[in-house]
Formats: sequence, C-alpha cells, structure tokens
Amino acid sequence: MSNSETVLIKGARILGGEAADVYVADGVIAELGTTTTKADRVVDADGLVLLPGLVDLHTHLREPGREDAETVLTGSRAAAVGGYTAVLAMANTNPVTDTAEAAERVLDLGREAGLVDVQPVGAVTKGLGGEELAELGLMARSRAKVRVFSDDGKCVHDARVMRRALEYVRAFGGVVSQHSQDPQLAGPTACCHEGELSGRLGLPGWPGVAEEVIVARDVMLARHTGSRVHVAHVSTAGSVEVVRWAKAQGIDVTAEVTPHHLLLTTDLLADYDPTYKVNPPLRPAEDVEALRTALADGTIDAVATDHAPHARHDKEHAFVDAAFGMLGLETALPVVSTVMVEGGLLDWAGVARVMSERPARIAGLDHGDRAHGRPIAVGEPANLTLVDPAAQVVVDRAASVSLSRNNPWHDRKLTGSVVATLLRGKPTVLEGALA
Ligand SMILES: NC(=O)N[C@@H](CC(=O)O)C(=O)O
Ligand SMILES: [Zn+2]
Ligand SMILES: [Zn+2]
Repeated sequence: MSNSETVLIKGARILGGEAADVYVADGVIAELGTTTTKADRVVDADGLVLLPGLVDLHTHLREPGREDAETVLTGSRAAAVGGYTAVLAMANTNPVTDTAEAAERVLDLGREAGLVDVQPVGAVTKGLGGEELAELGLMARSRAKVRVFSDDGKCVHDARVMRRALEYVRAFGGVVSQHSQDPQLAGPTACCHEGELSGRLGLPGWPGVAEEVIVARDVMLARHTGSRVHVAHVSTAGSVEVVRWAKAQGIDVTAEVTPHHLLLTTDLLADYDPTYKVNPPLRPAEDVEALRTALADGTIDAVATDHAPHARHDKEHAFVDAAFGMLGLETALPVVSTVMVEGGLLDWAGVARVMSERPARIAGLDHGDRAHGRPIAVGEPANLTLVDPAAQVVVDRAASVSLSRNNPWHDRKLTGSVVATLLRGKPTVLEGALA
C-alpha cells in the first residue's frame, strides 16, 4: 500500500540534528534538504524531530481469540499513535500462530487494517506446548515470511527443544525470541519479584536468577548451534551481564528491554494494584539502572513494548489472580524520551537506533534498517515518525485507542510525544491523533 498524496514536512530536525525539508511522493522520500516543491499536504515541523518509523519487536494483538482485549485493527491504531510503522505480533493467541495459515491470517488482518505493517511471530512449539516443534519451515516459506519465533508467555524450557529450534531457524536466517523464565525456579503461583517487599506483602515471588539461568543457557546453545537467539524483555542486571559477556565472545545474541522495566520499580506493588502485575515482574532500582546503562551502551539492542492488553474482567482482580501484562504501544516513545533522552543517556539518533533500526534488523524487516545505515534518505520508503521532544504530556488511560485500559502510565507526566506517523508516505497519524 502506498499513497499518491504528496507530503512536505517542513524544517524537521533529522534524527535530532540539522533541520531539513522532507518531500514525500509515491510512498518514498523524494527530496531531502531545502525544497520549494508544492505538496498536497504541508506539515510544519519547526522544532520537531524526525525519526525512521518505529518498529516494535514485541506486541500482543490478541486476535484471534481475545478480541475483547484487542484486535489487529485496534492494536494497529495504538501502534500508529505511538509512532510505529511495524509491529511483530506475538504468537500466544487462540488459536496459537503455529502454522503457515495462522501466520498468513495475521498478516492479512494487518494489511486490512492498513495502519502499520503487522508481521506475525511464529510459535516455536505446537500450541506453545513446549514439546513438539511447530511448522517453522512452512511459516518461514509462507507469504508471511516468518523470521522471528517465540513461545512468549511461556519459556522454551526444554534445552533439547531449544537446541533443535535454534538449529532449524539457522537455515533461513531466523531467530528465536525467548521468554527467559525457568519454570521450576519461578514456580506456578509466583506473581512478582522475589525480595524483601514480596515477603512483606505476602506475595509469592520469583527471583532474577530464574531469568538469568535461561539467558545463560541460551547464549551457550546459540554458540553451540551457530544460531541466533534474542532475549525478550530483559529485566535484571544479571541478564545484562550475561548478554554483555556473550556479545564479547562473538555469540549471536540480541536483547530487548521494555519501557516499563526502564522506569517502574517493584515498590509500586505496595498497594496491590494489579495494573503493575507483569511478566517479567517489575524489579528493584539497581536492575532498572543496569538496564538503562546497557541500552545506552548497546548491550541491549532494542526497546520493545510487550504491549499486553487485558480485558477488565481478567485484570481487575486480587493481585494474585489478575492477568500479567500492561499496555505499551502509545507510551513507549514518551517513556524512552523521558528516561533516556532527558536523562542524558541517548540522543535522538540513539533512539532511532534502539526503536527502529536495530529492531528492524533483528526481525529481518525491510523497514527501518538500510544497508547504508541511513534510513532517512532519498529513495527510501517514507516510514517516518515526527516527534515533539519538548511536549509535556500527562497520560490519560481513557484517551487510549487500545481496547484495554491496563495502562501503568495513567496520570504520569512524560516529556516528548508523537505528532505524526507516515506509513510508506501515507499519514496514519497527524497532530497526535489518527489521521
Ligand atoms: N508480559 C506479560 O505480562 N504478559 C504477556 C505475556 C508475556 O510477554 O510473557 C501477555 O501475553 O499478556
Ligand atoms: Zn514474555
Ligand atoms: Zn510478551
């Protein structure tokens, strides 16, 4: 899908640097610099920052099966409003995305919605059962061209199954995105970070090491198989240490961190508010600090939302009974801007790296990542996100375009907001709202 309307973005700071005009025609960036070309639509971008369209490696869209919590259409709306032009849709739907047909169905629903490229993630094992490999090759060869495989929500805990999956995906340049959580160490009832606070609150917790042992095992399996592993939602300082070590050895490992693990800490659980119940759990400040440092120095490659919408009747329960997960698509850029840019840890080119370029490369998407490393250049597809770096926003969960309301950022003041999003030249968002 491209667009015949021409768009002129006037005076945007490209990746936060020099201001330039960007003229978009036939879905691509046709001119860059100073232009007098007339366009159908002019967007005044004075003081705004232009980024390549954001790419989310980790989104739960809930369709098929839980259309009361989110659909591909409503999730696509949330993604566009959040500045995304591509999202990877996790496989833990009902039915699970474990066949070529299921993957193509998600792809087609995304195309019908037409707001963002929806790229299905394939399950590693049939029905997320953890035992029998799913149709990895058929999914890879399908129209959906699946390259990322994950049992997310569950850990591929059997080392033999993980080994086979890594060997299999290597043949077509695929990657296994692992939800790193040892089921024995975490235990069936655990619902938060194990520590002093969980003891005081009387909540069963699980320790950081339940994540770290799987990350450590998987990087060794990646080394052994010569394959590629991606660590989903890294949440502890120990996991960061393992990834840092593995990268130094030349092991093919990448990692993502969520916006919530970059800012929210476990002490938010003191009021037993299930909005803050998430997997992996919110951790202590030392972990948050280590995650920020690792994202800034490239040990963690990407920010991924783990957007996990839940209907009220699944989330509004006593803490122990509530579903795990929180919304993320609409607030990711403001959180990263507040924590990392205002915090002096990343510049805007760095934000483009962790929210667009690296995620696109990890997923093998021809989207935010170009061989020459210049995603905003003449001739490139006009997947673009325009950001107001100075905007102060107070998040209002009622204003969300998601179907769900489990928003942990409600009432928080954040700096930076998405003003416009273009998908192959077509504005999906203008003036901060769906176009
Ligand atoms: N993050 C969560 O707490 N929940 C996710 C599953 C997952 O990402 O593991 C979900 O599907 O709801
Ligand atoms: Zn997960
Ligand atoms: Zn997830």
